[in-house]
Amino acid sequence: MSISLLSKLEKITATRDFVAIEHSLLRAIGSTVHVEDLSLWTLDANHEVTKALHYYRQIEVLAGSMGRDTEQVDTVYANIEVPADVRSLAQTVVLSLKPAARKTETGGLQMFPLIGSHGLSGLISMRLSQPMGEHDQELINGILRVYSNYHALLDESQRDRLTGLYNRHAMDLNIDRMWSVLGRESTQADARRNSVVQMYALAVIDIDHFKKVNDQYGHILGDEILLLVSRLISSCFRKSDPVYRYGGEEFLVVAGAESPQAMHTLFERVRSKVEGHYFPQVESVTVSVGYAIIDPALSPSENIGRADRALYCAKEMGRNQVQSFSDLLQRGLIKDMRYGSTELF
Ligand SMILES: Nc1nc2c(ncn2[C@@H]2O[C@H](COP(=O)(O)OP(=O)(O)OP(=O)(O)O)[C@@H](O)[C@H]2O)c(=O)[nH]1
Repeated sequence: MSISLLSKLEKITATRDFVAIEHSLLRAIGSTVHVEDLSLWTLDANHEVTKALHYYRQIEVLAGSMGRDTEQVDTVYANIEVPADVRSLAQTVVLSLKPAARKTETGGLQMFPLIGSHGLSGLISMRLSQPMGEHDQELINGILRVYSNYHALLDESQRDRLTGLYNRHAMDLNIDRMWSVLGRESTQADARRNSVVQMYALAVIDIDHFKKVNDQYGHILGDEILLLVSRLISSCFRKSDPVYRYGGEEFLVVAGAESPQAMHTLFERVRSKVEGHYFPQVESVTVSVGYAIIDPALSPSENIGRADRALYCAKEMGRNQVQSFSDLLQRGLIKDMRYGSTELF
């Protein structure tokens, strides 16, 4: 294996951030084969494109010097345009889970499946002026295998063993990038679903009186209840709105909605879904939800603090309810600590 390939693989495995390893993957492939156009399409469980990364490479020729190689990766989260030939070849790759190629007017389109820890997670497409040789194909397959294995390891380290949800460590790693995306996306059309996501909220969801469940029925049943509640919560959100296990019996989610009313309805659905579920032995379990519409100008921890205060109020007001930070503020039940006031709850 050449030193340069080793160094590309080293870059892929040197990072702990999923988007950063996708960037390294594109850079590794882009500099291995001469491509005119290289993209990574992230797919959800329904094979809809949820994110696109486009790689560009240019040789800048500066007067009186050697050419300078520049690389760039652009990430697109909304209004993603997928060319018709890419869409059509994708159908073949999604079905066969094998690389496929097609001739185009300008040369060829080559596509590889990207296998993540839970099966197909995306596609790599590239336009070439001439068909790709076997050697290059093998090289790319090798890089993709290293990527898949590393992705699986990374995913495992960021998941909670009991519930399979992302853990707090994953949230700490992802939250800064999530913030920069929220700042950009908060008023953009969410073209994928033909809906307009106007706002995002951060919610903290906590099981009520969970200590009693453990004390009365034991930790093993407690664990089972935790698992069931985590599944019920996850089932209320889209795949793109991951739920994190934030603490022992506490979950955190960042979700988008069209209006404050739609947001409240979303969290109310979580509460009522748990309330309406029949749990073994315990029979009934409830959750309290505190949420705050995200203000990207505030830090992630300030926003989490707001949702936490709303949760605290939900618990104080009798549990099994949903409270929103802004609503509580309006009703004068809490005061905004940023202006030096004290909270009532
Ligand atoms: N079985 C089980 N219990 C857990 C786990 N993590 C945390 N817990 C328990 O969750 C309980 C949380 O108790 P508290 O923080 O007092 O809250 P609570 O009893 O749910 O009461 P409220 O939140 O005020 O409604 C503790 O008894 C923890 O031991 C876990 O992984 N498995």
